[in-house]
Amino acid sequence: MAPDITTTLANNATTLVKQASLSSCAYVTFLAGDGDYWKGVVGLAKGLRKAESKYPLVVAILPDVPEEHRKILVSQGCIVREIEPVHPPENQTQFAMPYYVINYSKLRIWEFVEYSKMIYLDGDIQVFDNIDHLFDMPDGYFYAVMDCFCEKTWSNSPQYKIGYCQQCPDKVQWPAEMGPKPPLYFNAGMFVYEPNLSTYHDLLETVKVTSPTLFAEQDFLNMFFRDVYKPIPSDYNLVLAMLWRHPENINLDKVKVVHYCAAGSKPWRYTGQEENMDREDIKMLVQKWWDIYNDESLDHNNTVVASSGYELQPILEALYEAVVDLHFTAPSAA
Ligand SMILES: O=c1ccn([C@@H]2O[C@H](COP(=O)(O)OP(=O)(O)O)[C@@H](O)[C@H]2O)c(=O)[nH]1
Ligand SMILES: OC[C@H]1O[C@H](O[C@@H]2[C@@H](O)[C@H](O)[C@@H](O)[C@H](O)[C@@H]2O)[C@H](O)[C@@H](O)[C@H]1O
Ligand SMILES: [Mn+2]
Repeated sequence: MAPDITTTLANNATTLVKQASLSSCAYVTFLAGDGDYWKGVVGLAKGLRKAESKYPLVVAILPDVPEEHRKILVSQGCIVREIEPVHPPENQTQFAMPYYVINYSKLRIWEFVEYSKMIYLDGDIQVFDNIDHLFDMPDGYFYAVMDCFCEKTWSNSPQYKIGYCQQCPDKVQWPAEMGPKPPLYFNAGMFVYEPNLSTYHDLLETVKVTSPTLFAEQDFLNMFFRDVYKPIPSDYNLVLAMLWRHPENINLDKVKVVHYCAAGSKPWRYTGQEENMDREDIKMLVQKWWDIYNDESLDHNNTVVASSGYELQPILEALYEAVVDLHFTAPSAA
């Protein structure tokens, strides 16, 4: 028999108070449009639950995300936060992918200062092992995994044109006549950062005067955090192309986080037709994603809303906000 509403409210309130007390940390992802990326976010929410993460998943959504998708995310225990888009300055740049222009809106997550540290994860990422320990890394740095320049998406870049990749810097040396070797460059699908209003302000002001380039906000973030960027192992963001471009750098048994960013690899759209998509390791990783997505035992436990008819979520959100306010405004104990 489903627990009565008071018990459920008490249980959920306890969870929320725990989350609020832990709430200085959270995971955050980004959702835009009325397409099918919401499936990626649901998969991510369930994957974090399966990995027994202690922290909530915040979803920064653009206004164009339909109510139906928002409800699904809330039913999966996500904390949904609507953000305004961030547009780059008018430009003639051809982004590597036209839709990259919406990715500048990711910058709004620096405004989430009720959290002292967050881990950003793209919606096309899955967390297969607990990575909560990344929140314990020293403050003051920007942690992310180094990207690879070998895919066709990089074909308009100087690195690609000369066959240079930071994943194998000795294979093709960076020619002196092309100036200094580029600084280490991270993939912006996953990073550990500290929300901060003055950083947020600087980011938005700098975007206004920075001409967009091939990889949109990823290039911008690499430029902005160049002096505090600290690489972390590929185990924390396996950019799939590494499997065929730099297999010597990857040990799949150690990989904790998989980033389905190669063309044709989004699990919820997977057909196996695109280049490299018929590889056994790709099929295995796509299946692993579906196993979590389809696992009903990983669904969030507030399904009681449907059966009881109570609008539990608004009560819990109000309670959560109250506890967070308390946590941040109560005079510290003498
Ligand atoms: O139509 C879209 C396109 C992108 N995204 C979000 O923006 C992120 C970055 O885009 P994507 O992962 O497709 O870029 P990639 O890593 O494949 O270059 C996605 O993971 C989603 O979180 C979205 O919500 N809707
Ligand atoms: O807006 C620019 C995007 O740039 C990055 O994606 C790229 C990058 O990973 C390349 O190395 C791959 O070749 C390519 O397929 C992939 O799309 C980020 O993952 C994404 O979150 C977002 O910042
Ligand atoms: Mn991605």
